[in-house]
Amino acid sequence: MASQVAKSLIKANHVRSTVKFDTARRALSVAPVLQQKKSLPDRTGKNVVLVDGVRTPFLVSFTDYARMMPHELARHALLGLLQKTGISKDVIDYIVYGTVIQEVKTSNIGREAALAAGFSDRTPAHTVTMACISSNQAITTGIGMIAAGAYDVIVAGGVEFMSDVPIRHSRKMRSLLLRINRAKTPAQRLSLIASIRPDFFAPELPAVAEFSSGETMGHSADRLAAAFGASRLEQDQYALRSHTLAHEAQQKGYFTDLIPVKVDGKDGLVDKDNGIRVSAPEQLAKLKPAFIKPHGTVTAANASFLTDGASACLVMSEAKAKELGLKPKAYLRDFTYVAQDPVDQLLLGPAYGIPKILDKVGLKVNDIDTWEIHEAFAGQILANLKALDSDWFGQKYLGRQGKVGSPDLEKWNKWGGSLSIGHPFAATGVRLAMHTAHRLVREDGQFGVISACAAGGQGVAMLLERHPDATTQ
Ligand SMILES: CC(=O)SCCNC(=O)CCNC(=O)[C@H](O)C(C)(C)COP(=O)(O)OP(=O)(O)OC[C@H]1O[C@@H](n2cnc3c(N)ncnc32)[C@H](O)[C@@H]1OP(=O)(O)O
Repeated sequence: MASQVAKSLIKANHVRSTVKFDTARRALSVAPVLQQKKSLPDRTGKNVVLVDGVRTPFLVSFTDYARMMPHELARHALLGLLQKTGISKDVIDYIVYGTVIQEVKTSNIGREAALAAGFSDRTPAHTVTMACISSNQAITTGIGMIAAGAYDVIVAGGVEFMSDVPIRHSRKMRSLLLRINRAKTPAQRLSLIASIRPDFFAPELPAVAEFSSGETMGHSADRLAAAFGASRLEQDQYALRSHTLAHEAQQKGYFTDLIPVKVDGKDGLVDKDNGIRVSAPEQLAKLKPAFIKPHGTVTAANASFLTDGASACLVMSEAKAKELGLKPKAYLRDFTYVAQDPVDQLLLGPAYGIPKILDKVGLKVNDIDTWEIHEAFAGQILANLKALDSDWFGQKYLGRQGKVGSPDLEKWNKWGGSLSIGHPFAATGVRLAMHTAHRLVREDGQFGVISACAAGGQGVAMLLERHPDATTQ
């Protein structure tokens, strides 16, 4: 099994040369003729389409966005979407927005961002949270609202801001402060203050960790990589592949979902992702384990890094898009969510979600033209690939006759992924959707699968079909 994945990885190293053959055609910005495989049926009665989507550049936390607030970043994404699509704010019926680590002052961040962006105060907005698949959840909530006939035009997106996360006082201190607040006399207040002890001052620092087990995501990824025999070398090679492909896509100007951001107090615009870093294999090999020390295999370079960023996309019925004169990028054909025991299988969402969505729509692994799979950790991606390629996993965990089959890595995260582009948790889902839509045009494909794992042992898989009007811009 391991050798098959290694072979696929070697094959993937040829992706760059394959990409070059298509450069001339792409330079002309000519959309290739859509291949005519049988289109998937509409399940909603509304032919829900992804009209377009945008994201702010994804930045390593504590860099250029560090002094902003998350709703400001989200505001940029919302305004960027309006500007890119040219639609009026008044056309938008509802906003669904994701966030994971909430800024306490803006808990319904969708609403705060919309108000800050100057949307009508009559446009309702709510905030969803489903860990790393929060903006997938925002999109699918929008699909549901449209399918139910409640609304026609939805904005979905997400924001994550790791440069400023809530740090709480200890429980003892919180309790004391609340009691001081309720004290009726100065004497009561003084007596409470006198009860403060040094340990009250120890803060509760946030961690990217599972609540039910206390385990960090990185620790889980290390365990998963070990369970599936994903070696340190394989993980480093996969991470390097991700950074190399992202760098090439960036150089070629493929990230047309990016909208520049003007940051107060900084000259110029922030207009590109800043975490893409193609390193020499020897440099990667030198890094120490980041989570399980000293024997773990997950390092800072083969893990996604803590990221600031926001995204937004426009979802509506195809009829409404026509009425507004818009050219959609893709049909949002179907989706599914999966969930497992978070202690045992925290990051295997794609291994469960991919077969489920394919079975649901009646397609096989080989029918898929583009894969956009969230890269939480290189070891997690390799474990998911190995699980998909394993008869044992297929039989024991999926109740199938044998394996699902291994996706062709030449069609897999061809513009890099979360390891290299970055992973602002709740914003990633829209990036996956837009990269799918744009890759389907550039690579002349029809069907794209998105899948991602998420904290809580959950996962998503979505099936997009290229729209005949789609362009890469
Ligand atoms: C379903 C889900 O998505 S779950 C969420 C998944 N994501 C996560 O959990 C986030 C995981 N990531 C993290 O927590 C952090 O990024 C960590 C702990 C892995 C690393 O954090 P830090 O130690 O602050 O990273 P930092 O950027 O300082 O890098 C550490 C070292 O590695 C080096 N490094 C990092 N990336 C690279 C790279 N691509 N190439 C070469 N060297 C690198 C840095 O230069 C630095 O070296 P130095 O110590 O000599 O300066």
